[in-house]
Amino acid sequence: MSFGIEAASYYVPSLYLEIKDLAEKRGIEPAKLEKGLGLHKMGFPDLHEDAATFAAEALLKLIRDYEINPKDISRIYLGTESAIDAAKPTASYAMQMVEKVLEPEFGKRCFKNCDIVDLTFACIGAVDALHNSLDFVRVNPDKKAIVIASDYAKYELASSGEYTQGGGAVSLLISAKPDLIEIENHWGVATESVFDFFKPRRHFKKEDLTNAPENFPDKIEIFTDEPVFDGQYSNQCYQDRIREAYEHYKEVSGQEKPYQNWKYLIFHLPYAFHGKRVFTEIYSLENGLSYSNPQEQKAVAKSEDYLKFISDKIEKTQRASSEIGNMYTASIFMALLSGLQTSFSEKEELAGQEIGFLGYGSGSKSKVFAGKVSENWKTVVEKWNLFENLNERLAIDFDTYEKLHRKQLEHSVNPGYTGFGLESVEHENPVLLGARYYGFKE
Ligand SMILES: CC(C)(COP(=O)([O-])OP(=O)([O-])OC[C@H]1O[C@@H](n2cnc3c(N)ncnc32)[C@H](O)[C@@H]1OP(=O)([O-])[O-])[C@@H](O)C(=O)NCCC(=O)NCCSC(=O)C[C@@](C)(O)CC(=O)[O-]
Repeated sequence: MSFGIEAASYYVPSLYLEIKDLAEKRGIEPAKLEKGLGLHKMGFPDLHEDAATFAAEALLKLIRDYEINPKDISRIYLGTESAIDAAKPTASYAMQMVEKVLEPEFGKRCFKNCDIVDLTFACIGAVDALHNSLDFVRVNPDKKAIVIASDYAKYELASSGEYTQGGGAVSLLISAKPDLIEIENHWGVATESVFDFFKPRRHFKKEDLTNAPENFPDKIEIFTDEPVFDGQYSNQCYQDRIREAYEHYKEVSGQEKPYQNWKYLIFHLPYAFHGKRVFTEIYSLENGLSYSNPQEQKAVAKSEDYLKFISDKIEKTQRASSEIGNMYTASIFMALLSGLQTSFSEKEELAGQEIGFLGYGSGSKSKVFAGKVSENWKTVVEKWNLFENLNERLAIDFDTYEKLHRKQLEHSVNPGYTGFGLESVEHENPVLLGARYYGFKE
């Protein structure tokens, strides 16, 4: 019996900012961002969008495109690090939004007997949800699970993370009928507790805040959606963890040079070119190349063999990231969609090919695993139209971007939007203070 991904869908924020506009305003050479890091557009949420609406959109699209009966879904596990509440899972908001839309067809509370939960481990939380859900269907082959990866990658204005911002969601149907990709049960894992990127509770005093309301407490401790991070150190942690997890994968799978058998290498992409920049180390180790100082490392990165390797096994998986930016938990799955969509559009046959995954989450953990593209993969991919849909987004100017970022806008940039949207947040009723209410526009 085989297990894996039966179907997949996605949602990207409805707005975007051209990276060259950001570069110009921040005094950064556009070529550094475009040619150095591979960034072209930054996906950005409108006022009514958040990790819950992204998740709801990706869930509804999955159900509709692949004609899934929601009552057949035993669990929805959502990986996110942009939870909208510290206790009530974002999955519960997404589930309720979708239930309401499906009510005419499936009756009230179609997910009544569905097990839902959020999993958080920075960018790797949705890989954990996938791993866990695969174990679940292996034990219960007649059941199906849905994994959703949903995030809004937001950094402080003018920080070195700002140009990597992005967001969106990917949803995956996990079952014993893996029409898209069969996932093998070998998992390389590496974990170390580090402070490369994290979102601690932070203390604020009333005087720290502009426009604090009269009744605001003198001191408050809150989570903010902007991380504390050390960019270059986080790169190093990423490189170290994927090397360790890859070594572990070799042990558990009994393979000598697994990457050589992989058609695509699917990385967690905090920005488009990250995977190809960090894989030089594993590549050097596998091929007996010297890699001990920056000159040697540059030489490997620029070598003809490595450039061909990137062009064959990585480049197509980066394309969506260049148009969206970091999607945190969803980035690795969007890299998969990008590679498969491009192969599909170029009429390349992938059935039977092996694909390797290298996940990373700050804080830190890596998981390395692999899968085989199924005979039916094209029947799944034909629903995506990924790059056409990216072209449907609305461009915003820098001024609007900054206002959205600072939460200074009163109304959505696109008041005529369709789909899910946040409609209000309770601020009067003391027993519901902060409750978020969402709606759906056809
Ligand atoms: C990612 C960094 C560190 C990048 O940091 P940076 O300082 O912006 O860029 P850099 O100096 O590392 O690299 C710039 C590249 O552009 C090139 N360059 C320069 N100028 C030009 C030019 N004119 N024309 C062409 N190329 C140019 C330059 O040569 C270099 O390329 P290289 O040669 O080294 O490959 C920064 O954006 C950052 O701090 N981001 C936030 C943290 C982050 O994304 N870390 C990534 C690893 S950790 C991770 O992935 C987890 C995460 C973040 O997703 C969170 C989670 O797990 O939840």
